[in-house]
Amino acid sequence: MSLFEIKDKIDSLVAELNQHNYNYYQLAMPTISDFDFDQKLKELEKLEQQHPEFLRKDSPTQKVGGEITKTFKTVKHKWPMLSLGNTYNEQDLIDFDQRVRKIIGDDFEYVCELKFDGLSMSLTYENGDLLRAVTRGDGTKGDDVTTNVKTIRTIPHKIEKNNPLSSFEIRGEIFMHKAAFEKLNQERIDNEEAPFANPRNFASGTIKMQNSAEVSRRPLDCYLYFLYAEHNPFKTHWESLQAVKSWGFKISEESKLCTNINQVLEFIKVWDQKRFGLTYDIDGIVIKVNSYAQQQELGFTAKSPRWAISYKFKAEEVETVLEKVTYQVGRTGAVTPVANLKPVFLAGTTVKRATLHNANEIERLDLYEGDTVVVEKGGEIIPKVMRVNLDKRQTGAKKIYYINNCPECGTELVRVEGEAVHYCPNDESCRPQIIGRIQHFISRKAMNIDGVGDETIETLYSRGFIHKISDLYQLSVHESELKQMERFGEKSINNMLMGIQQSKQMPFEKVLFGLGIRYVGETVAKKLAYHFKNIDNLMNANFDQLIEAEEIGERIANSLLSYFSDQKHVEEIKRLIDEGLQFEIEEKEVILQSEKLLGKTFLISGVFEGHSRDELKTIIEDNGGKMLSSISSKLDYLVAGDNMGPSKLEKATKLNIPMINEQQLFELLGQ
Ligand SMILES: NC(=O)c1ccc[n+]([C@@H]2O[C@H](COP(=O)([O-])OP(=O)(O)OC[C@H]3O[C@@H](n4cnc5c(N)ncnc54)[C@H](O)[C@@H]3O)[C@@H](O)[C@H]2O)c1
Ligand SMILES: [Zn+2]
Repeated sequence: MSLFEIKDKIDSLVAELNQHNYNYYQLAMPTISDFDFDQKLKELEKLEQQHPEFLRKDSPTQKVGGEITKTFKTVKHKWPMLSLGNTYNEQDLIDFDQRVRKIIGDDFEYVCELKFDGLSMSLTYENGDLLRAVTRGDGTKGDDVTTNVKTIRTIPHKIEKNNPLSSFEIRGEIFMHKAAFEKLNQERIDNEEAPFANPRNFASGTIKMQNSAEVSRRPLDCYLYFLYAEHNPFKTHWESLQAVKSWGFKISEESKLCTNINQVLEFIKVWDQKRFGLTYDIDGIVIKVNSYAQQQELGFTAKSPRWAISYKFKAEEVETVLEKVTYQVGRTGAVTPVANLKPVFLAGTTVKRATLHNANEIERLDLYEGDTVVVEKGGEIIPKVMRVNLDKRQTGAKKIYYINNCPECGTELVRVEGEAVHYCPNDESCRPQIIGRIQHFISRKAMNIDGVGDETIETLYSRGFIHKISDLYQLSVHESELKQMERFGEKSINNMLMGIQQSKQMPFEKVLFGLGIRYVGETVAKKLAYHFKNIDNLMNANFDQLIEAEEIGERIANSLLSYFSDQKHVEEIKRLIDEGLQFEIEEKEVILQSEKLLGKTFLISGVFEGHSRDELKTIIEDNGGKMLSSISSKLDYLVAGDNMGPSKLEKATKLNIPMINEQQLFELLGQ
């Protein structure tokens, strides 16, 4: 390579890797495997070493990968939060051991730990209280995510036992167990939201959410693995781990003290197999020199400690042939491309299909017909096409483009600006949309109608009995015709009609979810029902009123507005109302629990640790208090949580309105 070429190569690697860092840390949606990322990073490192004159300040070799965001308060780390050097092979570990020996001699120990695949978190405690939780960020500064972290049950808010330190920082990894991930991800898929590729991405996406109530719905866990203090009373890492355990922190029971590199290699070998039996993902093993004094002797590079290294397990991937790309039309009209693959065995199962997500992904992969592709199981769960093996591309093969028209009904597809997904706008007569909508309506999580299954819906549609949800409630008119049909026994028809009849009792929130409005998932439907009480209020709400409701952001509000602006939808709702379905929440007869707040007015703003805003509202009303919807001189108390809007704060201060927190509200109630 000429010098020009080398400089170009360095520039392009820097740009490419910085983009991957952004995808990985900010968007939690990586588009390349860790292994490939690390290979490219090593290539860049090598070029920079040979040509330090081309080293750039913004090179990913010079800084820790993450970034800070503007949505949280930025906090400077007292001790920088670094990355770890990593390797995928044993020889590098033996070399690491040699380097360590050269500096500190032969008398030392290693601690081997599992490398939890989550995101690192710094927790600061003062006088036993959890003061703040901060992400790694860019290594120097991070995001203050205390409110979110406080929802994690395994992180103590208060240390009461045996703690000799008035102030300390403890670091660990926040992660999500595989079972919780699968359940929540399935919910996203059911709601036609983009699923997360693996638990790590789900955990890091969750910690950066603005809404702590939603965070608390997503169970996260945490293992601690570093203690920092001004005057650390412990001599070794191992000793400090045992101590923090006795203070009530969760540490991994799998860590092991080793006296030589062979024991380390043995530990790795064992866990390369055993890892599949864990309830959470690990992506490798971390090896740390045990003694603090020896750690100090070894010191740091710009990016990582010299006294530690991580051995990473390679994600399982395999090559296979792309047979064709097909397209699935979902109930909301979202058109998802699917890679149909020559069946291949990967990480315990046979893989035949992999999602290609959307048009951008097809573009990124640059797929050609008959390509040989590399498939990886991210977090051992959803297979993903990582890249094409260009060496095996057939000459004359045609490039694959995302389609322009609906594969089912031929309508031209549309794409909302700024969104990745294409939709078929023909919601009235596109077969999979109609069937999908009715199937969604009867599904277990929505109306849970007994006696009707997905296949029945398809048959009823094909026979012309149903075309829209409300037709279900007219089915009894065709009872005798239905009973003539093959495969439908009299008993099953009776069961079906009875199930449909009974569904009229299902609560408003289920009906609302069942309608299948885009982005209105189970939880959102519940919040909307609770907030607006009935369909009229919801249909008449404008944008500002919609986003007032808990958890309702711009995207959902716009989707609701566009849904209700369609006359067809309004008419269908009318028909369902006429059939007797529930379109308002059952107002419980108000029996006050106490009159402690009688005559007092309240407004709630911000996010709270222990309760959602709606829960606090119920508590206030149950005790005789009245809710106001804006700040005025009539307001007695502003119940203020975290992240309260600055304009509210300013207004309340100006009017001299007393502000109370969650705890003080309960004090008013004498609790
Ligand atoms: N695929 C992509 O697009 C992409 C992009 C950027 C980074 N990455 C991956 O991320 C890696 C860089 O991430 P990184 O800087 O977080 O480094 P890393 O994941 O290789 O290692 C450092 C991290 O390990 C974690 N960790 C887990 N268990 C630990 C334990 N017992 N002790 C100490 N630390 C523990 C900590 O969070 C620590 O910050 C890269 O090597 C690459 O594989 C991938
Ligand atoms: Zn269509």
